[in-house]
Amino acid sequence: MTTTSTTSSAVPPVMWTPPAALLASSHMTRFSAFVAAKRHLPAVRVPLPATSGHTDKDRVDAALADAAGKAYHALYEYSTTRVADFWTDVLEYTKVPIHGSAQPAVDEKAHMDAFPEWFPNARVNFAEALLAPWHGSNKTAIVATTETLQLRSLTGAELVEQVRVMAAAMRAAGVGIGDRVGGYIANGIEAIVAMLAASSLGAIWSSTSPDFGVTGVLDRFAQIKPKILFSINAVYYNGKVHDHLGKLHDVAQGLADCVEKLVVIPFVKEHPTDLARLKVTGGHMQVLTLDAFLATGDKKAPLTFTPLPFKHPMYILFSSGTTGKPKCIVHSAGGTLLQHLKEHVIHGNLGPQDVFFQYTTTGWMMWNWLVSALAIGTTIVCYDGSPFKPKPDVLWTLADMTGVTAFGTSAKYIQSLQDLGVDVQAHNLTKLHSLYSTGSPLKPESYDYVYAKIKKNLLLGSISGGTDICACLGMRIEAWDDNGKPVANGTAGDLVCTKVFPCMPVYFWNDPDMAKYKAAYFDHFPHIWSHGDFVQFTPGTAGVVMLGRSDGTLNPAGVRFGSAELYNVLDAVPEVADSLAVGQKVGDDERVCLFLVMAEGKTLTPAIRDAIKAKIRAQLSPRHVPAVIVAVPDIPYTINGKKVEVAVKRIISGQKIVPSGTLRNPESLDIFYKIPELKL
Ligand SMILES: CC(=O)CC(=O)O
Repeated sequence: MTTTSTTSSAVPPVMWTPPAALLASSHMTRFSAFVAAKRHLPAVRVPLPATSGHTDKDRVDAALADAAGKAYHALYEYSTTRVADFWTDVLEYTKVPIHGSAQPAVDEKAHMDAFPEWFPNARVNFAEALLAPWHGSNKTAIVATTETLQLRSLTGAELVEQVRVMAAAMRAAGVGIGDRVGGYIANGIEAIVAMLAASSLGAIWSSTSPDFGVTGVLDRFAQIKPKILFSINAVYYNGKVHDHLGKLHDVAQGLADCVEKLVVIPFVKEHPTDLARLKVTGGHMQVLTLDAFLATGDKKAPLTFTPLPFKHPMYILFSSGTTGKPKCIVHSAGGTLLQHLKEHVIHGNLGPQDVFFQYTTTGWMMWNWLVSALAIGTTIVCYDGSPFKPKPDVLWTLADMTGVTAFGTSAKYIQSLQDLGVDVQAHNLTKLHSLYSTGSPLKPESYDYVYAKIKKNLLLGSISGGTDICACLGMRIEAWDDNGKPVANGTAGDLVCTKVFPCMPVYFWNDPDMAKYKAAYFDHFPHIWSHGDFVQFTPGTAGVVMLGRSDGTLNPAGVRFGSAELYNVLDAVPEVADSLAVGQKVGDDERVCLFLVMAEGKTLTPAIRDAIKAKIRAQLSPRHVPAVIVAVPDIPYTINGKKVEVAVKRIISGQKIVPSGTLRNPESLDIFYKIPELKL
């Protein structure tokens, strides 16, 4: 991805070119050769540099880079026009362990909203695929830690054994195909073991993170009714131990009609796991510690994997709707697996030699993404806690301790590192080859920061996709205008996907006629997946600039643009600590309102207001200049770190909203009801 402003049509600079040896050996090059040979398509073959004598530092020359780029685009064209063939190739190349036949792949001519079935003759078990590289292996499969930086690790063989014991206990508890197993759980080893055990039996896993409040958890889990709920006694966050049993009691009470076993993990050893605090009224819930639960299974039972249709549900994720109840998005085992392996192997070039760290909680789809790397024998690293405690560079210390080769995080984290002036180069990042950023668009200055202050020779991937697809967006994507026509590169439009893809959700929970599903993605353009993002393709590179959510798009006097453009300008204003831009309805038109959290010790003076307007006018256009600029004490965010634009937009347009449990700071919304400058 490249990042430029909507108003710029200049080809952005190349930030990184792979060393010749990497280009020669990469999975992308090997996959292109595989497709070229199998499909008789020489144009997709990425040319091989002469590698003998090359060191890792040697860059490919311009002619070779150009030829490689052309082959890559030919491969992209193939992958997004002949989707059935392409995904069959991915299945074969990444060696997804299926039972049965990979033919047919899919009816690629069917409308997307007819939901054609992928690989109807293949059977798969998600846990079987993730554990395949680890049977009898002494290599480290998982490293997990917290702010204490005490590492816990499991070898592959230990992981398989723990899943066996857990699956036996779940089987004894009556868990079977289609049952839901929930986790209100920290990002540690137990969450992965429970997910894999549930999956081995054909059950569906769904998790939320411990920082969710009671309402947020009940809004989710009361809809899907888990049979077993895994949770913890406490967490470490921001240098302190936080008791979890109080919230857990209220959650358990709210789920007393469905949860049969509440299993509590003593995640923080020095904190009491007092089960008496979890007594609920009504229902038949048994509350027990993890050890007691594990003891209920048949000790000798082998680990078996129930083969299931490719489309069998594996995960339920929740839309981060900021108003109303979250939608329960059901993702298939086969679709998720195939998509993740495409991303990890072909795009990410990960394999058994890699150590992959992703900063995430169990409540974000990046957790699901991280865990899938087990299927290719990659060691994964889990961290639960603040990314800045005990020290602002804690994640880089962890990267050193574990030899991380691919480091995933959020754009906001990178921005905060820069703001805090953390010296990442003091760390030994010799093995690090990739840095992924997501959650929100990565700002142009952050690209410069990463290459200047983290590492020069590094693939920096600003990746985008999300909960709706539990993956990233390497598909047939286009930017469309309101009339359903593709816009020219350099012009902003709605992000659509025009061809079926394997990780489309299989359905929404409690949505028997698919009405909610269709309303979420197919209401905007007939038969075409509308992703809800506002984007612009960059002329000359086919890179994509993410401009914000479509429903948060600004549209004054009929000119549409994304809030991210304003944020990029404001980030360079030292008096401003944070900002939020939304449109306010004024008759048939809309005016842009900009809310600022001022930096410490600064107030919003008329001079600062005028300077900001002048900067926006000069860097973007007069149309981008906000009609209203006011200071607010706080900007609302979701627990996953996304700015909450839509709820604010609704409030300032006169609606009363009920904040969902997804908000990290719901009280920050109150002020937006009573800002005098917004009265019309
Ligand atoms: C890959 C992503 O898009 C992650 C997210 O921001 O939800």
